[in-house]
Amino acid sequence: MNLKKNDDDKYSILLPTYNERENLPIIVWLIIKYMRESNLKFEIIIIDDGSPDGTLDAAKDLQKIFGDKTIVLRPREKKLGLGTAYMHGLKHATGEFIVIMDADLSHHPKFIPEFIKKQKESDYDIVSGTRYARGGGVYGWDLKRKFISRTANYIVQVLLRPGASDLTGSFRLLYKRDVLEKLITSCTSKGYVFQMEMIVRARQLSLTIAEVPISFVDRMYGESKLGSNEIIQYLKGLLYLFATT
Ligand SMILES: Nc1nc2c(ncn2[C@@H]2O[C@H](COP(=O)(O)OP(=O)(O)O[C@H]3O[C@H](CO)[C@@H](O)[C@H](O)[C@@H]3O)[C@@H](O)[C@H]2O)c(=O)[nH]1
Ligand SMILES: [Mg+2]
Repeated sequence: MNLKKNDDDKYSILLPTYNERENLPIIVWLIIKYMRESNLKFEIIIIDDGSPDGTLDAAKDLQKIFGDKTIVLRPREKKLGLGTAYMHGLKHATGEFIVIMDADLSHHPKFIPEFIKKQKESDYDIVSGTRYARGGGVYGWDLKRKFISRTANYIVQVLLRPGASDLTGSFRLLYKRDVLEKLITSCTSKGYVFQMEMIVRARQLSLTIAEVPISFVDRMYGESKLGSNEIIQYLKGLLYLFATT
């Protein structure tokens, strides 16, 4: 996909990592391939939270190969949660647009140029990847995980009507920078529920949201960090969201 007409904009791609040593070089390589093929200006900001598996060393090697303009490292000393990792990355982002994605290859970088094309169609504030619209899908999750994701999504759809079909994370969002800054100040979640809160708050702020169908493929290397503690935080976050909406 060639997007030459729009190549004045710069895209900051935020990659939060915790124990993603095997995945990081592959995802970074793929992002660079798809962004370069589409003639897009970009930087990749890696926010590693003191991963014990040496993810930061892998990130440093990538920075040596691709340079510190393309690979920006903003590590933190310990695991402080996915939501605050995005906020931390945003503080250092220099692009006009921000892309948020998982680093474990569940989100394929080939969709980024599609998001960008969609954004340009009608100058949308946000473009969200969706697994739950025609053309999207989830691959590799067991029934339990699919059920949890679908149910959480359904409950929020019915109660809050946020105007997007995929809320339970797995988002890949493209935000205008100023919009994201405004949005983030109205979000309080620290963990995984952060992504859902952002869409709900975006609706309250009357921001425009477009969707692009994506396929989510479960990771091959490493483990999900969505453990029982994160799920409890998620549920608490949901209750808070209902109470404050
Ligand atoms: N820096 C940092 N990164 C983190 C942390 N926790 C998770 N990550 C990173 O965040 C990304 C997503 O984490 P996963 O552990 O792979 O999440 P998942 O189980 O696949 O969950 C998926 O579905 C959730 C909701 O259903 C989504 O919220 C999530 O983004 C993801 O798409 C990965 O790149 C992971 O390394 C953290 O505390 N700190
Ligand atoms: Mg994952």
